[in-house]
Amino acid sequence: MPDHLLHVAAAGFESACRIDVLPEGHRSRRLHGHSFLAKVRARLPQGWASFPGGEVDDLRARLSEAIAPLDYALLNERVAHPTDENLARWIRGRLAAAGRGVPGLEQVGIQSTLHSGVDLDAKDHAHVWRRYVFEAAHQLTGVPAGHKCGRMHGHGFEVILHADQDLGARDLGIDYDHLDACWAPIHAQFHHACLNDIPGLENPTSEIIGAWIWERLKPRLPELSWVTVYETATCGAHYDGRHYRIWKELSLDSSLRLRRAPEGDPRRRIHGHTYNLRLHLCAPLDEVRGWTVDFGDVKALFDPIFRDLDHQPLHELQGVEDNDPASLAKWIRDRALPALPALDRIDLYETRGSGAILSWGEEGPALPV
Ligand SMILES: Nc1nc2c(c(=O)[nH]1)N=C([C@H](O)[C@H](O)COP(=O)(O)OP(=O)(O)OP(=O)(O)O)CN2
Repeated sequence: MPDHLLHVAAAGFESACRIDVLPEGHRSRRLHGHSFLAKVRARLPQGWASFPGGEVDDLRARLSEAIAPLDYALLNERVAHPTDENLARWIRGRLAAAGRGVPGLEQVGIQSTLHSGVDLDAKDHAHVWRRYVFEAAHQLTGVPAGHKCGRMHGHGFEVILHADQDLGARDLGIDYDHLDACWAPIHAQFHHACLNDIPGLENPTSEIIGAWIWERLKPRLPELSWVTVYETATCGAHYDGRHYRIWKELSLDSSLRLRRAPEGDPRRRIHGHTYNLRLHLCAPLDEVRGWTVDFGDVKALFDPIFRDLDHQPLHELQGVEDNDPASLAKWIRDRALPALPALDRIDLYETRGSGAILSWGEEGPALPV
């Protein structure tokens, strides 16, 4: 599949709102507030940014301009019914507005809390997601002898339910409360349990947990598009009824310079970021192990490349066009693919939610930032 390169940016705003399209008595009809995060994904044409390598900063600047009227405002004075869906629509309208419009907009999202949000795509599909937490024990029964996950241990697991729905002109997609109601019986079974004791979860890898949840929820929730299981804060699996995808996240502390920034621009100086790198892999399930690729193997196989990047001056790295996230993601892809042939997507964020996504397979769901 050809490369699909997206530039992504995020920016926050603090606002109050009342959601009066919800049923009488719903808590969100009352005046309340959120620290919202707006997110944009765009396929930017070459030459769009003020200089090569400046795409992420320019995109974030446009997003910040677009959301400025929402910050410290009562949203109902700006957007008729400020649901997450309508906020995303409103921001998309401002981003696309004639003149200085952002080209190639693929998705505009709103994260209204750390646990819920909506991503609106170019075809007006609302990708509604909601995150749940459960505390449980498990032991993997198909791992090689001596593997740490073969011992009984536990996690603060997290699950994200993703629903995809053609929104049309509606103010609301799938209601978060409906997702909560679908999740509640599973939470009752999983929370404070040993997952191995649950029928069908005798070998509860993240992949198998995701598929188990999918089988039970899909009949009740036809819009369900993916189930995501976070096993730890840095790794997990997605399932959509057909594909297993996993990711492993790593943090890189590195310096850079944007050599093509204009004269006098501080980004020409050596500076730095704590990058968040997510490696995504898609592979069939290994029926013996119960997983696709071991998260630990992904980390170990990537380690030589990690060592070239972490606590390193990226501006001295050979073969990187610019030090921007898109150039770095391509550099990483070229080096990592021989060791990780199932790798099909790299997310590289230089700050929270801002960076590049390079994929060359099916993309999988968006994760909260
Ligand atoms: N593809 C899968 N790989 C692994 C699974 C799994 O379900 N699917 N599960 C495990 C273990 O149960 C384990 O608890 C995860 O551990 P680990 O890979 O070490 O993840 P960490 O986040 O703890 O790793 P760091 O070393 O802190 O980065 C193993 N693999």
